[in-house]
Amino acid sequence: MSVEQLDLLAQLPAGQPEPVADADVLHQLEQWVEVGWLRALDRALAVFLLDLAPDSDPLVLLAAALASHQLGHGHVCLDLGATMQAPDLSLSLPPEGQETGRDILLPSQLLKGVTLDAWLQALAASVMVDRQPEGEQPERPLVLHGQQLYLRRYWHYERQVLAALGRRLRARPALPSGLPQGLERLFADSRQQPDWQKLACALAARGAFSIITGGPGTGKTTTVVRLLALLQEPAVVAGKPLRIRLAAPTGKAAARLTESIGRQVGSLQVSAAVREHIPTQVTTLHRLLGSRPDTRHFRHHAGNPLALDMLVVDEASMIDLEMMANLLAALPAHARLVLLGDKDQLASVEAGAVLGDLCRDAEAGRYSEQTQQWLEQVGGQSIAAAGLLAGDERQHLLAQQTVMLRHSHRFGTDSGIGELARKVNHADPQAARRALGQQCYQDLHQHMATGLDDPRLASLILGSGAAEASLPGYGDYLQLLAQQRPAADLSAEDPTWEEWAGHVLAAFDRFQVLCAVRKGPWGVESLNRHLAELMHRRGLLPAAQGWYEGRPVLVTRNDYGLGLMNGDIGIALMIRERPLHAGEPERMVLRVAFPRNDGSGRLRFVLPSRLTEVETVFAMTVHKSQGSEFAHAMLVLPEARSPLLTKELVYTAITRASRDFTLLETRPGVFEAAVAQPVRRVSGLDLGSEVNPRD
Ligand SMILES: Nc1ncnc2c1ncn2[C@@H]1O[C@H](COP(=O)(O)OP(=O)(O)OP(=O)(O)O)[C@@H](O)[C@H]1O
Repeated sequence: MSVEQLDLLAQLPAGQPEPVADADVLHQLEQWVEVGWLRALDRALAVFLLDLAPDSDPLVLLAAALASHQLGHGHVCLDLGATMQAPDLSLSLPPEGQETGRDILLPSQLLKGVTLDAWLQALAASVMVDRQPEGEQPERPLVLHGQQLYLRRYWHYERQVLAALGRRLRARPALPSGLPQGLERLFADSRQQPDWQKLACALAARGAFSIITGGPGTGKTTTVVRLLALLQEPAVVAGKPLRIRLAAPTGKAAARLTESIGRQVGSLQVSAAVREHIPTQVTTLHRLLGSRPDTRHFRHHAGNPLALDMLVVDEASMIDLEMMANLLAALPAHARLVLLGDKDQLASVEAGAVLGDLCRDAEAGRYSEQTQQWLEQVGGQSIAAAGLLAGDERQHLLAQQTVMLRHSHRFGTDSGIGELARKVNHADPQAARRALGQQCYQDLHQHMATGLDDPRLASLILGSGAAEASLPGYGDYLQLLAQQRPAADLSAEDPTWEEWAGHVLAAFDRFQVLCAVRKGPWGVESLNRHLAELMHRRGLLPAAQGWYEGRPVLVTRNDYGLGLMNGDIGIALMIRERPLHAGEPERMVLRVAFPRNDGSGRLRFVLPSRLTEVETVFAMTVHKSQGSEFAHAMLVLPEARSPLLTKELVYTAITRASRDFTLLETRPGVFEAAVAQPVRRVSGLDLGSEVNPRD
């Protein structure tokens, strides 16, 4: 301990917590791990650094553990400035639903007496920390850039993404021949002015990278199908059809897009030869890149790029930084990459809110004069009167290849869901509340629950209450399960078994309870238990624990052996199965039915004991619901306000509903506080300064 540190300690009034520089940081981290505030691996990083450099300043060890902790919360790095300003809030400690322990120091208490300068100086002086951009010391595990501390791997991902996007944005692939005519033909029925769908196609056609963002029903799929036709038509005529692939981050999102693309391609006004070369199968990003079990590495990378000329990725808000870096690395330089997604949705649970970061200028437009002229020339549309902010190529390079679709074709002015989503997106709690209360919106419902035993809660869940008679609930799939069950003596070969299971899955998919948090009485864990017990008590389920018929489960980890992807939903059903050995009789067994998600409409039946990474899914977190859509979605807000309750979370929940949305509250004011709180993700993915060199 230095003389200065001893002095500092002496100045502290008795009873004050020790400042971090003098506390045993590892012991403190251990305590946080014990109470579940930190992951063991966060502390392990500090231990690792201490092994490498036994003289390490405690502030360096603490920063390393906290940078690792922040990664677990979706932040690519630790922002030391923000941490010093509001330590507990920016570190989300104590975690959601947990009380402050009496003997547990809060980060704010631990950091008392530490200044930002002292912390930065300790880091800058450490042999474990590479100071960027002053010098590159690649053997050091931590990277300090300004006030942001990174684990080296994430620093690299960010640099890779910035460099790859910069290259792609500067590349100008050859324009497809007859572009203005092609656009005119495909958008002959255009009624919008300007027609952002048409302009999105034009911009995507001219670049090696583009983003099409928009809220639900703004026509992202419609646009991309026309874009594929626009690019494929001249390629087919030239006898060199493009190799096009479609992908999405999760199996569920891929299945949804497969369905909607298939519908749209069917109604496209193109020749059979062109149609034949427009794909409708959507794969997951993991499958596309060729994930290998037990490693973070993919089969496709810079040394073994994907064999394609164009890649479209839907639901791009779910792409995390690591996946984005891997994807860009595996993409051949000549290929076009188009990202589709809703920038206002929650970001991936993993570190990095890539789409949100990339879309910072999407709302404002920021098109340069050259881009505006080009759009007018090629797309025949002026955007001068669209009320956007002016931009220039040097400062807003990415904006030149970004289009925000601004008109919802699904949610018109009479749609409460559309109106509520807009108000929430504008962070206007009062207007959102007014929309919820307006009688004219038949698709919006709200209820303040008195407790878990509230009878209205039960009727909403089951969908059988008088007021909610027409609202889908879980009663529907359970009723279908029981009433349409094939006769027990029907042969296992009979397709009726699979048809029945398919109907049960489809009926379950029409309703979903969405939770904002995992812990606490209104968190996903407690609510799942409660709902299973409720349905068991009512005789709708044979049990409420373990494996029972009717149990819906969510896959929480990819399992390539079983062909199941994180996010897949299955339901346990008693079905008749062929015998394993000849001569034995067929038997009734409990199997979990999952959609195959390969566009075939078929199911796979899995032995429950083989499913190790699943959880019951009567309630699901809003995070997990991304990429899914339900006729009726019900958002349950907890009693306590929390930094996790943000407008992005509420918006994402609302936009999961295609027909009806119900807000279930448990305490007044929590909804308003959530809508007023935007999400805060720390990253250095600032394309303004990095992709667009100013010199
Ligand atoms: N320009 C248009 N004119 C008329 N209808 C349109 C237009 N664009 C899209 N639609 C219709 O609006 C609906 C939603 O379109 P689409 O599925 O393409 O939107 P999306 O943004 O992909 O939606 P999602 O939120 O599901 O991702 C579809 O029924 C589609 O036919």
